[in-house]
Amino acid sequence: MNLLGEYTTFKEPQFQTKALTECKAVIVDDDKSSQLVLAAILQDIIITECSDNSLNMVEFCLESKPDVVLLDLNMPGKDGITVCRELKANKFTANIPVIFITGSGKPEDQDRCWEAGASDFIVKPVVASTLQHRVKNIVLSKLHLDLLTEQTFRDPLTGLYNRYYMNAEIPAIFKHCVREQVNFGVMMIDIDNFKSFNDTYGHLEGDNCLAQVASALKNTLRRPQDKILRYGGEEFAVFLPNTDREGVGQLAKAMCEKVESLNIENSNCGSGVITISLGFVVSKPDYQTSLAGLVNEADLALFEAKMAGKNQGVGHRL
Ligand SMILES: Nc1nc2c(ncn2[C@@H]2O[C@H](COP(=O)(O)OP(=O)(O)OP(=O)(O)O)[C@@H](O)[C@H]2O)c(=O)[nH]1
Repeated sequence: MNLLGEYTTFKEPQFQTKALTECKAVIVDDDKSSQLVLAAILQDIIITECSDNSLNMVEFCLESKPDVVLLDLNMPGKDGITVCRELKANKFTANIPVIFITGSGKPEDQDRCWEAGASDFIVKPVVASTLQHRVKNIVLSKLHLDLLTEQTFRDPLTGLYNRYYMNAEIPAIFKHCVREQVNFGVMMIDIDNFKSFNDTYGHLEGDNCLAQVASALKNTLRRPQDKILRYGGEEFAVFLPNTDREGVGQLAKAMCEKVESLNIENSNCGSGVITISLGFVVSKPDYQTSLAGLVNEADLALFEAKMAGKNQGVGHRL
């Protein structure tokens, strides 16, 4: 029976999910023969990787990036329940589905698995087609969820994160800076005279311009903890943890220069090319400082940059 032919993955132009055959199942079992049996059952539908060491499973999964973990319940070193709890407690491994595979059919063991965060539970002896179908269903659901999550948090035109991402992720990064008593920089960026660009060259060229500016801004950022997102229409927001005023100021200058050097013609404005205005604020925040307040302050600085003639950055300190 061709199990692959029965299912197709949902294809979406911007964020295409992987095919099932490109997905990976990690099999964690101290018994080598069990590993081999499970891997043989799954070999036609998914990539398999085996491990008999349950001790560092979070690190292993961060490295190996599986789409499902098949976990033995009783293992020396660290039992499956503990491993599953640890995977679910880590933000970067929490969404990997875990299927327990065990010789124990006891209801209390099954309850422990569900409580630890299991997606499914299979009792040995394993029925090959049941294992294949369960793995397939669970991995396809994960792929769809990954796709929806990606679409929820990303702007499809520019590929940048969006406001939902900002609301979901930035407060935690900000709180971390408050706790660590380090600087936090916020930038608000707006493309200059974009209405006239759209009016002159059309909306499609406008979209193309937005994507190029977004890419130039993103490429100016060097550190993975720096976050840029599309705040709205032709506005972008940048969040810079642990960056002092000098650093934020340098980035602001580099961003203005980089966008201007794209040399995107905008004949209806003084500069003749697309430019940006930028407002930023740098603060060593405490528990009284609000993230919304910083965004507001950066927005005020942006307004000043526009009033001062555009194509420049204006900084505030709080
Ligand atoms: N092509 C395109 N245009 C957009 C998009 N989102 C917003 N805009 C346009 O961006 C323009 C913003 O215009 P304004 O807010 O008047 O600002 P501006 O012309 O850039 O003027 P200043 O900010 O003063 O420099 C509007 O014409 C919007 O329609 C988009 O996704 N694609």
